[in-house]
Amino acid sequence: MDGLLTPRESAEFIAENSRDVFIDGGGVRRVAELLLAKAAGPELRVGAWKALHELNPKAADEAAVNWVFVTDTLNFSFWSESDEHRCLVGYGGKTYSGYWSLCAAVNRALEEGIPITSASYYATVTLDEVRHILRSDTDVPMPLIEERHRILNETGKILLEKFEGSFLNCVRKSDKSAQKLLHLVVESFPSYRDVTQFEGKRISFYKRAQILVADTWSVLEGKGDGCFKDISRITMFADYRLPQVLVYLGALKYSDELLEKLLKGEVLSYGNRQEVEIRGCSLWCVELIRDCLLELTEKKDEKTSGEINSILLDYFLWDYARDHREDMKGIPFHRTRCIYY
Ligand SMILES: Nc1nc2c(c(CN[C@H]3C=C[C@H](O)[C@@H]3O)cn2[C@@H]2O[C@H](COP(=O)(O)O)[C@@H](O)[C@H]2O)c(=O)[nH]1
Repeated sequence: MDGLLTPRESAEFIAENSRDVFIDGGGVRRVAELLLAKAAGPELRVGAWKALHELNPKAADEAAVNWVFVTDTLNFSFWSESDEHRCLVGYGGKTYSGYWSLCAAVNRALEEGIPITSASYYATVTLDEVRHILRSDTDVPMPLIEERHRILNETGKILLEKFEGSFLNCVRKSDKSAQKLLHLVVESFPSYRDVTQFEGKRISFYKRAQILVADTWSVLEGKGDGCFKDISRITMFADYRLPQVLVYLGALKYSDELLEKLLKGEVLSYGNRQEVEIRGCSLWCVELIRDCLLELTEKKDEKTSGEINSILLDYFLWDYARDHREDMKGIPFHRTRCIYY
């Protein structure tokens, strides 16, 4: 097979050859118009990452960068068979599910004096200690606990060997280029290598590597070591929530056959053709929404709070999905159990 396509190239190629997932031009425009109304608001700006999410670090120091690194290293596969029966983590008087249950567990561990964000700790943390750190308040544990343990040990050892135990050193080797940091991460840390194949081509999504770069940009507030000159080349993050919200908003459509399969809760394996089409068309869909939104802001000379990029659109849509969980109940998300998203 020939060279590896970038996530954006992969997405365009998949969208052109997709059989069960389609982008709806009218839906793309409607989502762009929804976002246009928010263009000058508090959400579509880098500061929203801290302002809107109480579990995210407020600092912009080395400890905060290492919080982002360990959290994004474990940022995958929170979905459960039934929404009523899932892992929940209580922290600071609130109960968290899904991705936020991971953040709550990390913050809870730190408060218990467990140095979970230190590579020297998680490079040799035991499975029992990880089970304790990520423990659920229900009888449903966080999925893939054994994989999370293996990845913590593997990643911690590499961070110690190659970057003196701090992800900030990795950031500082990227010449303030988001693309260089992305490639340094996937070259250095195997669990971030979210690559597969489609129609004989090697394709990449790099979902966790891209969100790691984005969250590093966010925690550093786009300044200093986090002032990436090419941050706008990072695309949305191909997870299992964005496809669901894009279908809900009418920008993405599934064939009857695929929709029926998803409504039955059938599991799609990682790299399966339909799973790849869902992720690739979602990524391409957000790129088209961004292009349309930039056109609309120019036409209407709309004020924006700084450059709008695919990261900010992704964050907004992911938060939107969280806030509209009930309304979206009828739209299935695809079930793939893997360590990549
Ligand atoms: N595309 C995209 N996928 C994202 C995120 C995030 C967390 N980022 C937030 C945190 C700080 C920022 O302010 C962001 O708002 C998690 N995920 C993915 O979702 C899935 C979990 O979903 P649920 O089961 O509902 O919790 C899982 O695959 C996880 O990897 C995002 O932003 N974009």
